[in-house]
Amino acid sequence: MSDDFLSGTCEPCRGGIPPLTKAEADGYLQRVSGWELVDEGLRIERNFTFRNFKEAMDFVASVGNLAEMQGHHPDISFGWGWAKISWQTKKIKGLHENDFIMAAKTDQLFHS
Ligand SMILES: C[C@H](O)[C@H](O)[C@H]1CNC2=NC(N)=NC(=O)C2=N1
Repeated sequence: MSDDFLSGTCEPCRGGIPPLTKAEADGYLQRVSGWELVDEGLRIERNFTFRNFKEAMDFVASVGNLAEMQGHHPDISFGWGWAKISWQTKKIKGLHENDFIMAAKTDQLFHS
């Protein structure tokens, strides 16, 4: 379940630690449904669909506001009826628990 990620806070990651291994990331992935590992396990992505352009744009804005509040920022692409959110911790060029916390919080925004 993503509940434990949801209650987590996104602690600043200033680098100097190794990213999650592929095996660790696979384990964390079980706790956020709909997300997939891409870039050889260096990032996670999820595609979201909407009824129109504005709903996609509003979702992107809400994820952007969350990112500013948490100090952790996704790569985002979107268009009419869709948005793709991609999380990675750039400081360590890979995945950190923070990315999974943000994935869980992204899902919560989608469902709200
Ligand atoms: C100290 C502060 O947490 C860092 O500068 C943050 C800001 N937002 C960030 N966002 C992402 N996606 N990766 C980072 O490594 C990152 N670093």
